[in-house]
Amino acid sequence: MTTLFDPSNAPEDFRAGFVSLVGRPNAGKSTLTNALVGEKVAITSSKPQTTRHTIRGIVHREGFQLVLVDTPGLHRPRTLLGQRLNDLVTQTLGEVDAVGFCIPADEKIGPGDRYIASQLALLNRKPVIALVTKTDKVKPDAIAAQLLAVTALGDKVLGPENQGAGFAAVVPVSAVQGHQVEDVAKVLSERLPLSPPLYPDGELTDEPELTMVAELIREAALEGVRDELPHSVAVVVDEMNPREGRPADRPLLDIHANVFVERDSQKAIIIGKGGSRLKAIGSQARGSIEKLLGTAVYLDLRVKVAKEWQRDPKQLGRLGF
Ligand SMILES: Nc1nc2c(ncn2[C@@H]2O[C@H](COP(=O)(O)OP(=O)(O)OP(=O)(O)O)[C@@H](O)[C@H]2O)c(=O)[nH]1
Repeated sequence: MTTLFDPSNAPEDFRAGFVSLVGRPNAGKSTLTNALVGEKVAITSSKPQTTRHTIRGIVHREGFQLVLVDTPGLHRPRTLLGQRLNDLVTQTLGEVDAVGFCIPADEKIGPGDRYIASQLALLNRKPVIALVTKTDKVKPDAIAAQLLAVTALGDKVLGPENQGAGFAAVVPVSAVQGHQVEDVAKVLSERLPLSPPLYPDGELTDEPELTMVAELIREAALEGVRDELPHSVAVVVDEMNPREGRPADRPLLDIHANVFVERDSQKAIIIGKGGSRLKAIGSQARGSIEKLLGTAVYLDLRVKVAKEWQRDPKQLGRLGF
């Protein structure tokens, strides 16, 4: 059995919160996210404060938990739509605890970087940590020069003129070589509030999500037939895995679940004429799961008869009752 998530066990000095990595296209945000999160792909739960953001990954460490939230690219707006999008971005950024601003070590600071910095300056002194990425691509003296240039950018754009104090820190990192990745995590974590973890740790994440996903499918299956099938429907999620080979910004979650009923007649009700009802259940459940998890979902539903499962304690246990 997995242990249930119990945030009250966390030490008093534990820190947890939300961080967004920003930077112009190609700055290394995704690569750094993956390096920070490791193999684990985050599956998010229905925390009310996060439902508006897509969670890219959760960084679990001994004394802190960083929840990396997605922000659509910050671009220099050329159109009104661009401006609206940017307003959305600044709104999202307004809600995170800290921002990691990625600037590549191997490219000169450009108008794109300056524009993003100017947007960050509007965030009311939110801590912004500059991350000088891809340090493996240049020689040490070039890294040093870029650190100075980035610091100067922070002092100028986020400095006293804008009631700020520059970047909260400037950290060089190579996500590809895994160099200083932990320093990035640590420096970001220092800007998070004292808080117990917001999500269960790694392997343990599945339990609450599986239960919630099963419940959403059960809800959809009972829609309209609640009176006919009062307590005869149970749902078990067999598998829930991110599909491999998907682009990082378009993840897809494969979910395989079984809908158990007691009798063949009930199975027929669930499936409906020519499978029409099962199709409707699937699409309704998929919609609510996608909303809950903030990611696209492929849902595979099977209907099975588990004869008299309500009376069989072994079956009941297997079905999670
Ligand atoms: N050598 C090296 N290359 C890196 C590093 N980090 C990222 N890259 C490369 O830089 C390119 C862009 O990296 P991404 O992580 O996709 O950048 P991004 O900021 O997420 O890009 P967008 O999705 O366009 O905003 C890719 O080809 C990466 O392989 C690094 O630490 N070292």
